[in-house]
This record gives sequence, C-alpha cells and structure tokens, in this order.
Amino acid sequence: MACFNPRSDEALLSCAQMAAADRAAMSMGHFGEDLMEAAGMGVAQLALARTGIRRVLVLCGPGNNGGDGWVAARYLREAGCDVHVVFEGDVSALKGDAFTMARRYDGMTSAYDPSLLDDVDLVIDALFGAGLRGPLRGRAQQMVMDANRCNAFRLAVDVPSGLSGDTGQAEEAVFQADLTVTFFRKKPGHVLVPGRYHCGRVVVHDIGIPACVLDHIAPLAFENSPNLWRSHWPRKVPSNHKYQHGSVLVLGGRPPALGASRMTARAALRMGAGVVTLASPSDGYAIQAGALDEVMVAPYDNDSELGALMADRRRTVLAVGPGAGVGEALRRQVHLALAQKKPVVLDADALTSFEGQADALFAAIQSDVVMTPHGGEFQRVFGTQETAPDQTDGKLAITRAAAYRAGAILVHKGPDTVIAAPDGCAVIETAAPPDLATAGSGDVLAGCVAGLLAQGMPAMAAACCAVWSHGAAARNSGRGLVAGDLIAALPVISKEMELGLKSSVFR
Ligand SMILES: NC(=O)C1=CN([C@@H]2O[C@H](COP(=O)(O)OP(=O)(O)OC[C@H]3O[C@@H](n4cnc5c(N)ncnc54)[C@H](OP(=O)(O)O)[C@@H]3O)[C@@H](O)[C@H]2O)[C@@H](O)CC1
Ligand SMILES: [K+]
Repeated sequence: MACFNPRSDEALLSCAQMAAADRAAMSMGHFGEDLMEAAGMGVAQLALARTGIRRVLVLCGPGNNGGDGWVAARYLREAGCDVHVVFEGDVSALKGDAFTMARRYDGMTSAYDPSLLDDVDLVIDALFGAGLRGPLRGRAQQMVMDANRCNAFRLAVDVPSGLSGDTGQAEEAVFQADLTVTFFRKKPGHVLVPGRYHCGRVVVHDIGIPACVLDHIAPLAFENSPNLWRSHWPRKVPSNHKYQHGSVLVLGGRPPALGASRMTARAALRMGAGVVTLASPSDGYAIQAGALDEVMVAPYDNDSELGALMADRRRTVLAVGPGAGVGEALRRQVHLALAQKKPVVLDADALTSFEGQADALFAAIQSDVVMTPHGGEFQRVFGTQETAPDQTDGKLAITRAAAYRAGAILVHKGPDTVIAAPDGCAVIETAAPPDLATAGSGDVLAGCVAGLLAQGMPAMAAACCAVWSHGAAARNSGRGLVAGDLIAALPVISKEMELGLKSSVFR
C-alpha cells in the first residue's frame, strides 16, 4: 500500500520539509515576507483570543522564528497591548524577512532583564523554531528558564525553544508552552513524547501555503486519524457468511498465563472478524473452553497438530504471542506460523523469544506481518546498538529503521505509539489516554489488528485503525478502565466510526 494522501491535514512535516514547502510556495509566486506576515498575524490573533491580555513580552531570536515574533509584536501593539520586545544583539545584523519585520516594529525593544517578566500577562517565545541546532545556550537558556517560572500565559511560535521539531526530543532547557502556534502542518516534534508535553495546545495556522506543494514533498509521517485509512475500512456485505468476514487463529497461552490469549481472541471477534479460534495446548483446553463462548477452542498436543490448525485454509490470519511463554518452543511455533505465508500478528512473548536472534525471525517473514512491541519488547528485539537507532534520532526514526530491518509493520507502543512500514510510511497516535497502560491492553490491541487483517484491511491501514480504535475505546471509559472494557467497547466504536464515515465527521 502506498503511503497516505500527501495533502492530508494529518501530514507531519520535518523542519527540512517545512522549509521545502516554504520554497515551493515562493516558487509559485508567494512572497516570504507575506508568509511571515501571515504567521505573525496568526500568533497575535490567537493571543488576543484569550481574555485579559494587556502586558506582553515577546522574546525574539536571530532567525525567522524571531521574524514572526516581530510581526506578532506589531499586531499586538496595534491592538492596544503594552508590548515589549527582547532582542539580544544588533537588529541591523538580522537578515532577510526577519530584518524587514524588525524594522517595521516601532515599539519598545531592549536586551533581556529578568524584571521584564514581572507582571506580564503573556510571554511569546519567538527565540528559535525550526532552525534550532543543539541546546539553548547562555541568555536564551536563561530567558526560557525564567519564562517557565513566571505566571504569565506562555505562547510558543512554531516550536517551543529547546525542542526538536523533528524528533520531539527536548534539550535541558525548553520553553514550557500553554499554546503553540505552528504553520501549514504540524511537525513530528509536536506529537512525539516528550515534545508533546512541552507544546500545550497546538494550533495549526494557515499562512497561505497551497496544499499542492505536498505532492512533491511527499510526506511520510502522519498523525493517526480515520481520515487516513477510512477508504480501507472493511464493509460487511449482507450476503457474506461468517468465514467471509474473516477467520483468525490465536495461539493459546500456556498455564498459568491463559487469560492473555483469550483477550486477543475476543478482541479479534469484537473488531469484526467472523470466526476466531483459540489453538490451546491440551493441558489448558478445559479451562479455555470453559472460559470462552463465542471463540472456538481447538486443542493441540504437538507442533504437527498446531501446524495443521494453522494451515487450515479457512483460517486467514494468525496471532501469536500473548501468554505463549518465552523460549525455544514458541520460536518454533512462530516459524510454523510464518511458514503458512498468511498475515501474522506477533506480540509479547513471540517477540521476546527472539531476543538476540532477531535476524532469524526477520529472515522467515514472507507475508504481511505486524509486530506490536511495547518499549521493552522493542529494545529486546531491535536492541539499541546494532540498528543505528541512536536514541537522539527519536522514536519515529528508530521505529522506521526497525520496520525496514524486519520487513514488517511495527507498532511501537507507548503514549506516542508509532506505526511504521518498511517503506518509511509512519503514523503517530496522539489521542490514546494514559488509562490504556493497564494489564491486558496490549493483548487486546494484537486482537484488534488480527481482526481487521482478517477482514481484508491492508496491513498498514489495519495497524493504524486498530491503534485508533483501541484508543477510542479507552476514551469511552476512564480511570479504572480494564482491558475487558476495551473489548466490550469495540463494537460501539466501530458503529460510531461507520456513522462518522457516512456523515463525514472525520473529513
Ligand atoms: N519555513 C516556513 O515556511 C516559514 C517559517 N517561518 C518561521 O521561520 C522559522 C525558521 O526560521 P529559521 O530557519 O531562520 O530558524 P530559527 O528557528 O529562527 O533559528 C535559526 C537561528 O538560530 C540560530 N541558532 C540555531 N541553533 C542555535 C543554538 N542552539 N543556539 C544559538 N543560536 C542558534 C541560527 O544561527 P546559525 O546556525 O545560522 O549560526 C539562526 O540564526 C520557523 O520556525 C517559523 O517560525 C514563518 O515565518 C512562516 C514560514
Ligand atoms: K519558538
């Protein structure tokens, strides 16, 4: 499947891609000065949307982020605010549009003094945006730390200073914004952790760059939303029988960890698969069969019997891992699953079992495989040394590298779950609540992916839809959410999504 619509509102642009969008807009006749004017005006408008903004301090840096700050300062002054601009250095040394905008501002300007923060209602951080390289130093660091301590509302222009727009990695000193106003499209740093926690509310302001410039830039990162994969949502045909709605085989857990695989199986069914079978080792069969109604339970005694269950042509998707027990036996069973050349979901123990032997796993992949590791499992399979995922590259880059290396879709779970395909296409989930960090939640997610794959959804779309549905199911509940609540909520989420798709709520 190709990556998602490049023009979508959910596209995330790296700092270099944003600069390319800027250049493309200019080559189409837009002036850089107009873009900066629109950016600064947007910042001022959003600041003035708050009540009680009278005294404003604008911290301007040496580049175009500072340029936006000079424009905002002008508009806020025109609106009657008492505005003070801090600029360290010589205005005449500024370049390009930033120089022009600084010259157009005729209010109060001075070097930094901490007392300037006394009694202000609003501090605007226009120190550094997309052009920041490395940590803040000297006065900039001091200004940010002081601003973070003051009681004023804090607004960041484009990206809070000290934060990488590309990775979401934060330097030691980072502006702690209540509101971040960015332009045209968000950047990965706005949605990845910890970046997201420094941005406050993020508003994307339209500065007139036409969306068509994205056709050439071809962004490969997106914020998760039904808008991305709605066209792949499986529709149920009235005349279909249950097997045509998809059939999943879940490898049952081993005593005493029996519940996890049951949750995976139930979730696959609740996500819409027509038939789900739990392949249970015989010693756990009675318990599993007694605990499950709609999920069928099939016993097996050895790999050959399990292989026959997996090979059954009616079973189109296999899910392996939850509660399955780390070790050589599970490694063999994972190979057995991969040898069927059917779509496979690998989670939990199926991943941990390959710690230190990951290449053997990757070499056996011949079909669509979705791996759903949490951070610990990811590290066990992919390590941190060998795959070049220098942590400073951030979660987006390391997950992409892992997907490429494995030849599989990676769902790298966490507060900022990153879903990446081997071709570099990546999606970041931003709306999953912290209540999802609960026992069994991952088992449910694996089942959601399997259930959607069984209904014919392309693997990347299925992974994104599963992650979104899982988060939406959690939002339906709240504190005290248990994994079973997620399973129970899935049909309602699907219904709401179908209604949303029909009524274009998600457009
Ligand atoms: N693209 C667009 O479409 C639009 C972009 N717009 C705006 O432009 C912004 C990007 O502007 P930008 O490229 O000038 O970068 P910016 O963040 O101002 O910083 C560069 C300056 O910082 C300096 N510097 C860097 N790191 C440093 C450090 N650690 N410590 C100290 N200094 C450091 C660096 O110095 P140098 O490396 O050159 O020596 C240079 O002087 C973007 O965020 C948005 O707000 C809007 O106007 C709308 C249209
Ligand atoms: K900034």
